[in-house]
Amino acid sequence: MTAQIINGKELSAELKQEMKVEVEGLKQKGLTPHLTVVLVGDNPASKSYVKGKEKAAEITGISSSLIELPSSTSEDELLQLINELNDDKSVHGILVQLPLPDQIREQQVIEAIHPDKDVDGFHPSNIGKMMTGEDTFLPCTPFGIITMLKSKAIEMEGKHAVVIGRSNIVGKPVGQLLLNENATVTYCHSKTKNMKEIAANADILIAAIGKAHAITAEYVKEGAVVIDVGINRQPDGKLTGDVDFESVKEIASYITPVPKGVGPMTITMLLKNTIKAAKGLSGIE
Ligand SMILES: NC(=O)C1=CN([C@@H]2O[C@H](COP(=O)(O)OP(=O)(O)OC[C@H]3O[C@@H](n4cnc5c(N)ncnc54)[C@H](OP(=O)(O)O)[C@@H]3O)[C@@H](O)[C@H]2O)C=CC1
Ligand SMILES: Nc1nc(=O)c2c([nH]1)NC[C@@H]1CN(c3ccc(C(=O)N[C@@H](CCC(=O)O)C(=O)O)cc3)C=[N+]21
Repeated sequence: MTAQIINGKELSAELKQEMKVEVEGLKQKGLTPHLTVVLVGDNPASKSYVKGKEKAAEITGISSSLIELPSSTSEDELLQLINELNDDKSVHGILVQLPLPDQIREQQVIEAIHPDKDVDGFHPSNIGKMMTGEDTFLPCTPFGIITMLKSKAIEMEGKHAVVIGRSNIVGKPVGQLLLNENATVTYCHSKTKNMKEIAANADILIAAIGKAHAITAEYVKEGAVVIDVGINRQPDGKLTGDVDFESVKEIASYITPVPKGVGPMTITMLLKNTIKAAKGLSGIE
């Protein structure tokens, strides 16, 4: 079998066109969704993602602003800024780019963002709502993955989904969303024993580890759906995923590439959440 590729870049382009129409409608009612991105320090990868977010916002007509702070910024200074953005009626979504410099505790910052402006879906109150299945901001990468699966009408109910990785921003929430879709979910992580056997039993395999080409064909069952979340910068400057695309595409039924896979969908879901925040805060539909 040669896998069908789920192209996240193309799907994102379609979704952005739909959002553009919705944003035009909101603008006519006097509402322009606004996203504020906060970038602390000068991590080159972060800078490149932030650029991607600004470009995508522009395409949909969402307005965005970037606040850049030096890497020496203290936690108090950042918390003060977040308080101001929480109170600023013209700001609907707040995103603080992670990772943050060592002197700033990430969890303090995440919890300072008002849950109604938390377009990343990282605030504990929104995570709690996701777990109980209430309407809330879903974390962008997991939300993007579920949207990709649904775009191909891939059945999740009753399927064995194996998630490799358990970070708060990707692994844990993607497993929760798959559970909400009635999949049977297994998590693997660095302490997991016989990961190969577990992975090779998956109908849907999600790789979110951060290790280039770690998931080879031996980890994949014939006909499985393989979602590659990894973004690894190679010495030659190219991006590659956690999945060994060339060998795995021969046995999977569906596979996502890197680049042009989950990455663009993450940004698109961020814009979707920004529109949701703007509507929620303004009461305009
Ligand atoms: N496409 C996108 O939009 C996004 C892509 N990413 C990319 O996804 C990848 C994962 O990101 P993130 O979740 O933030 O990363 P983290 O480093 O926070 O988490 C990695 C997870 O993988 C587990 N792990 C590491 N090595 C192994 C191994 N050899 N076998 C099994 N499990 C392992 C870790 O286990 P343990 O918990 O035991 O340490 C941990 O749970 C990265 O490449 C990142 O760049 C991230 C966000 C968005
Ligand atoms: N608060 C916060 N929210 C995040 O959502 C967040 C974050 N911090 N920190 C870092 C990770 C990573 N992340 C990506 C976004 C887009 C691409 C993306 O668009 N990738 C393109 C390639 C881009 C390129 O060429 O550099 C692709 O895969 O095709 C990748 C990764 C969001 N993250």
